[in-house]
Amino acid sequence: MSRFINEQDYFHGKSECTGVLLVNLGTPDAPDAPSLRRYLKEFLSDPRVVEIPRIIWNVILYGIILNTRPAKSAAKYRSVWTENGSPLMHISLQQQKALQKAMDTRFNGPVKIELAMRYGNPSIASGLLKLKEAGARRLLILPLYPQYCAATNATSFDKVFDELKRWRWVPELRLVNHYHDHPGYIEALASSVLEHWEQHPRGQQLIMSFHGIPKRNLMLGDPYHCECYKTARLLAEALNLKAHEWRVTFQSRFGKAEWLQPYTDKTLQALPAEGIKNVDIICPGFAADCLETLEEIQQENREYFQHAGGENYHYIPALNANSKHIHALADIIQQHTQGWAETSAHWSEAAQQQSAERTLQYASARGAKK
Ligand SMILES: C=CC1=C(C)c2cc3[nH]c(cc4nc(cc5[nH]c(cc1n2)c(C)c5CCC(=O)O)C(CCC(=O)O)=C4C)c(C)c3C=C
Ligand SMILES: [Fe+2]
Ligand SMILES: [Fe+2]
Repeated sequence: MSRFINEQDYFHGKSECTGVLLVNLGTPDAPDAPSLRRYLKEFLSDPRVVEIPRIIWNVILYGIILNTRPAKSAAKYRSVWTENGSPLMHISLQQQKALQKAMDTRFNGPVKIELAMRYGNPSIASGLLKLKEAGARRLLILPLYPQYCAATNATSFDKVFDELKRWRWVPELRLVNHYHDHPGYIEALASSVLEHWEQHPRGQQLIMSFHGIPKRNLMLGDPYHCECYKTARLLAEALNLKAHEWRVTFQSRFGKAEWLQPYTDKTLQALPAEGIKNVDIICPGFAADCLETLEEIQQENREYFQHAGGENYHYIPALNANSKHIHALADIIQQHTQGWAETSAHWSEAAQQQSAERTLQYASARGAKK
């Protein structure tokens, strides 16, 4: 039996394309304890996610976590589940569709967009296989995490490499490492805050809450913390905020070790006593709304804040499939596929002009705000 998958006879003149694999974290198949157990087992067994010696971790994982957490997490998932299923999955599919449409109008050559999840379904293996079948000879991997973190981006790349070991004819491969300071991404965030302020009274502070990671990972050289702060600073600049009008916090702490501080929940519990009773909160590190934004930020932390005496608490949704976000992601794809036939030689004149115009707009918007 061949160690390679889906082998096809080679023939000259077969049509080729550029393939783009969007990768997000993954979500359980259903909001019930057995599905959560399966999902958490795969997720929390990843040594990129939990970096403690396996012999110790396996005792904790199999002895405690997988016996207690699935039921508790399932109840949280039920509170955000919709008729379309998991928000993360539904929104990711909308992003894939919108990006495919953007690619079809931008480029003359074929660019195929597929969606994969690092854990659960659709798997990275199935996404790559679809791209292989579509004739992708050039592959761009785009993890939908703006800030690089080994626990998210690197593990997505690991999985892609593992899978490509099973291809006889390995395609050209490029990876998007991060896009935490991409002008289109910052512009999309700023626009979504400004739109929110047009519709709701503005809070005293804009809280920018990012998913946490263990503090130890920062000390070991993970650039995530630094990239979160850069995104936050650029967003604050784009909104012309003064230092006392914004802050960064870190959410979703897991386990007993110290994680990146300040913690979102503790901060929101303390702010009312400091006279800050009206806040807007945004989660710039989440490309799509999910359990961590809809349950933890929109529901749980609102209660903490109001219980501590806070009055107005507004969650500003993730960028999801909004058109500025899709344009920014399309620009990122365009920039990372320079020199590849489908996106360069055949790059339509209109697309080139639009991209140049957007670059000028970002520059002049930033100039005007300084
Ligand atoms: C165990 C440690 C964890 C690390 C490190 C971690 C990093 C990390 N996670 C995201 C994004 C998401 N995490 C989500 C859920 C989630 N995260 C952890 C744990 C760690 N995350 C758990 C156990 C869970 C599952 C839910 C629970 O039981 O609490 C999600 C939501 C998925 C969904 O289905 O909606 C996202 C997205 C980032 C960006 C990150 C590091 C930067
Ligand atoms: Fe997480
Ligand atoms: Fe959480």
